Amino acid sequence: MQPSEMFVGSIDQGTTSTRFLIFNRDGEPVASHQVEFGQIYPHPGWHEHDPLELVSSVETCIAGAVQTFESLGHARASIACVGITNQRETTVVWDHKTGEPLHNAIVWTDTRSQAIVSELKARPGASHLQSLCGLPLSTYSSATKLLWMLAHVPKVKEAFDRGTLAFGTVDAWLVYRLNGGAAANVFVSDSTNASRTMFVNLEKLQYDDALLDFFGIKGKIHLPRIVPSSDPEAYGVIASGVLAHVPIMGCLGDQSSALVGQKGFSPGMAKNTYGTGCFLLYNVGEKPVISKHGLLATVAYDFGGKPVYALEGSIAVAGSGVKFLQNNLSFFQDSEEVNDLALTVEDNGGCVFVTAFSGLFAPYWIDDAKGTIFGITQYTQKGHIARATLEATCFQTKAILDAMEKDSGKALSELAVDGGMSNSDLAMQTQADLISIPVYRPQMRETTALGAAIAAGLAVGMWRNFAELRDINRAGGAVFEPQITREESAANFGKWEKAVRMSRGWTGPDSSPNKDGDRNLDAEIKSISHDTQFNNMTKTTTNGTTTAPNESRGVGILKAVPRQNTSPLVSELVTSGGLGTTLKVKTRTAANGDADRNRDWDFSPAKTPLISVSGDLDEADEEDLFLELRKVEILQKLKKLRKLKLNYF
Ligand SMILES: Nc1ncnc2c1ncn2[C@@H]1O[C@H](COP(=O)(O)OP(=O)(O)O)[C@@H](O)[C@H]1O
Ligand SMILES: O=P(O)(O)OC[C@H](O)CO
Repeated sequence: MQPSEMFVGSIDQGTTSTRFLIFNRDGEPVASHQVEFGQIYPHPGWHEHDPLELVSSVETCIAGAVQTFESLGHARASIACVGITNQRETTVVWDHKTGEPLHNAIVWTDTRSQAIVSELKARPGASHLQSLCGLPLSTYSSATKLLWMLAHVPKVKEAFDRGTLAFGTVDAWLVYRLNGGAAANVFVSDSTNASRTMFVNLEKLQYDDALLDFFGIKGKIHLPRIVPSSDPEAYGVIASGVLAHVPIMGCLGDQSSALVGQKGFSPGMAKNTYGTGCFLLYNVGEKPVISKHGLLATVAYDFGGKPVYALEGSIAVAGSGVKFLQNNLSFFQDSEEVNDLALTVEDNGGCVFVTAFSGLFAPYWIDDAKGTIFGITQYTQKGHIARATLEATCFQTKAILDAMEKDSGKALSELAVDGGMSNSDLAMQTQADLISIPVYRPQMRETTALGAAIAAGLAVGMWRNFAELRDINRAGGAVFEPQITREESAANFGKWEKAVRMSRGWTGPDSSPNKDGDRNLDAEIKSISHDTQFNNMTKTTTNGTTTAPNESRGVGILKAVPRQNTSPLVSELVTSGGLGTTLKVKTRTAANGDADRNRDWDFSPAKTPLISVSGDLDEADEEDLFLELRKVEILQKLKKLRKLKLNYF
C-alpha cells in the first residue's frame, strides 16, 4: 500500500471517555466513535475504573468508527495500523496466568494512598527518588496505588506471594488484552507511560533496582517490558473484532501524545491540554531536567532514537471541575454550557474556587487540601461559581508557567492548547489574560489522538519523518490575545495564591480556637508552611550565636527565616519559648552507606513530642528536614511548643 492510501487508527482511552479515530495522511479524522464509561467513586477521594469495561469501551469505539469509515466508502484494509494513547498512572493489576484483573483500576486522581505516601517519605532514600525517576512521592504516581492494593486487597497480595501478580498502566493492559491476553502474553509498556510509575530510571528508561527495592517489589512482580513509543514489532496485533490482525505500532501516554499531536518537536515548544485534568508539557530536549520548582520530569516521546524529555506541570482538576458543576450540582446538562453560564456574570464576584478534589498537584503538591470555595456571599450566583471553576485551572497554569520559567530560565511566548475544556472561549481568554501571552488553539482539537496516530504512522512508513507532518492541522486555529494589564493579572493571581494558602491542612488534625489565640497562630502556621522556603535557615545555639549548620554540635534552635523576612510570627514561633519540649526526629543510616546518612527522617510526631537528630548534619540534611517539617501536622505540633529545639548528638 502506498503511504498516501493508508489510514491509521488511534485509540484514545481517556479518564472520562474512550474514542477511536481514523486519520488520513493529512492528519484529518475521517471517522470516529466515542463512548463514556463508568466512573466509580467508592469513598471520598477514591476513584476507580473497571478494567474490563475499559477494554470493551475500546472495542465498541473501534467497531463504531470502522462502520462509519466503511459507510463513507473506505476499505477496512486501508487501515494500516493502530496507535494507542491513554490516561497515565492509572494502575491495573491482573493475574499473569489467567489474564484476569484482580481489582478495579485505581485512577490517577485517587488519593487513598495518602498515608502510604507519608510513610514512604520517611523511609531512607525517599529524598533521592525524584532525581532517579523525575516524579515526587505523591498519591499521583502508580507506585503508591500498587502499594495500597498490596496492603488492602487480599487477592492482590496472594497473587504477589504466589508470584503471579502482573502490574501495568492502562497502555500495557490494553495492549495485553487486545492481543488476546494471557495466551499471547504481549506484555509491554511504552517509555512515556512506564516513566509515570516511579519504577523507571528516567535517563536509562529501564526499571531501576533502587526504585523497585524502595517500593519493595524487586523481583516479585511481573512488569511490562519497556519499549519505544513507535515500534513496528513490539505491540503485537489486534486479536479479534473488526480490526483483527491489524498491528499496533505506536503508544504514548495521553499528555505526551498531545505534545506530539501539536508537533512540539523542538526544545522550547509547549502545549497545555485541558481534559479531565490539565497538563502542560514543555519540550526540554534530549536530557531530562529535574525540577526545583514543583514540576515533573517526564518522557515527551521515544521514537527509537534518543528519547526526548519534557518538564511537566500537572493539574488534577480541569474539565472534571466542569463535570462536577454538571453532575453533582446540576448547574447544566452539558459541559459546553459552562461557558454561557459563566458569561451571565461579569466576573467571579469575589469567588475563588480551589478545586483541590485530589489535593493540589503542580507546582504546589499539597495533599492535605480539599476543594474549597472562598468569598461566597448572598450576592453569589451560579455564574460566579462557574467562572471561578474555569479560572481555577487557568490560575494553576499561571503558577506552572512561573515555575517552568524558573526551571528553564526561559519564558514562553505563546501557549498551544487543546482538550475538552479548551473549547470554552471564555476559559481560553481568561487563560491568555492571566499569563499575559497569546493562547493558540488549533482548529482540530483531537491532538491527543493525532499524536498516537503519528507514532504508529511513523512506524508503518505512512510518514517518514517530522518534516512530512509540517502542514498537518496548521490552518484555521484561533488566537486569544491578553486583554488585561499585567498588573490586573497579578492582582487576580495574588487572590488565588491566598486562597491556596488558606485551603491547606483541611484533612490534617482539627484544631479549635482557645484563649491563647491559637486560632490566629494556626492560620499563620499554614501560611508559614507555604511562604517559608526554609532554605535561608540559620541555626542558633542556645547562647544566641549563629553558626554554620555543619559546625556545631550540642543543643541548638533552628530558626526558619521567611523568604522575604516579613512574617514576625516566624521568629515568635521559634524564639518565644513555650513548653520547652522538643519533637523527635530519628535519622536512619541509609542502606547504601555514608553518602546518604541522615538524609531521611523517620518521625512520628503523634507518638513523641521530642525532635532529636543524630549524626552530622550538613546543609542539605537540614533542608530536607525542614521540607518535612513544612507539613502542617508537624507545624501544628510546633504551635503548641512555640519553639523547635533540635538535639545534635
Ligand atoms: N465546551 C466545553 N467547555 C468546558 N469544558 C468542556 C467542554 N467540552 C468538554 N469539556 C470538559 O472536558 C473534559 C473532557 O475533555 P477530554 O479532552 O475529552 O478529556 P479526557 O481525555 O480526560 O476524557 C470533560 O471533563 C468536560 O467537562
Ligand atoms: O484524562 P486526561 O486527558 O485528563 O489525562 C490524564 C493524565 O494522563 C493523567 O496523568
